[in-house]
Amino acid sequence: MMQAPAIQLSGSYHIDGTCLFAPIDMTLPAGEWTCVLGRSGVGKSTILRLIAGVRCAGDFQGAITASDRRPLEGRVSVMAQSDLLLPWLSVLENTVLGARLRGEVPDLRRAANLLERVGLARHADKRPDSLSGGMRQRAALARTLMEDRPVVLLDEPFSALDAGTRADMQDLAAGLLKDRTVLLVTHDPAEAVRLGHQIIVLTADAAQPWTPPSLPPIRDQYAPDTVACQAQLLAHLRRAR
Ligand SMILES: Nc1ncnc2c1ncn2[C@@H]1O[C@H](COP(=O)(O)OP(=O)(O)OP(=O)(O)O)[C@@H](O)[C@H]1O
Repeated sequence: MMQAPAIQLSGSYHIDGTCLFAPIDMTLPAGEWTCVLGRSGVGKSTILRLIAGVRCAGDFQGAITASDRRPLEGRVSVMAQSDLLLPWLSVLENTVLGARLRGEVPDLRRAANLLERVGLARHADKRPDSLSGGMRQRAALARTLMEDRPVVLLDEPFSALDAGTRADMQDLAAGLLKDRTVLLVTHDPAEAVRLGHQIIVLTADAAQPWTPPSLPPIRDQYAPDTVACQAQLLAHLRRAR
């Protein structure tokens, strides 16, 4: 993998003449997980789309830069809540979809190795609709890893999973995405406190850092300072507009 850069975003965003967020500043530290929370509609997915370089409906005034001053194009991959697996392709074919779409010869051995790492080796030939939600998300994670980008943007990828599967997926993703610059959009304070090296609460006029517990992630969900941080963060989110 290429060295993961830090990413700096500063600017404001208007949609149909209305301000979605006033000038904000946020930095995603290199090789670390940043978890972003905030009210529904505040612009979390918009920020993710801006960093991904995807076209947005509104108008962004500002700059998004990488610490190595090189363009972000080709260095970012995205994983969303909906797994976006193509139903007519097998799990293996979905894993190598990016290469196929670019007209490259896919590295099937690497894909098989990644499916092994996400626990889907025995399911490589199955279609997505024969898998559970957790298995589908693991397939989507394998596809994300196949792209091997140093910057990974995760938009609520675990939110539709049952609690046990979600914790398993968090562990798996944290291990497999280690040393990448990760932005995780989540509604779940427990998830943010478990996984975030950095936590940011987004409101209409600020991207406010929220201090996580001092021990590094992945944190023990039931350690007293983790529990206290979750409770304080939830209370803060209920006040934040
Ligand atoms: N294509 C679009 N056309 C018009 N408005 C849009 C479009 N996409 C998003 N918006 C608006 O932009 C605002 C921010 O949306 P965004 O998806 O970034 O919020 P969010 O914080 O991720 O919300 P949620 O937590 O519900 O996913 C919302 O008010 C939404 O209605």
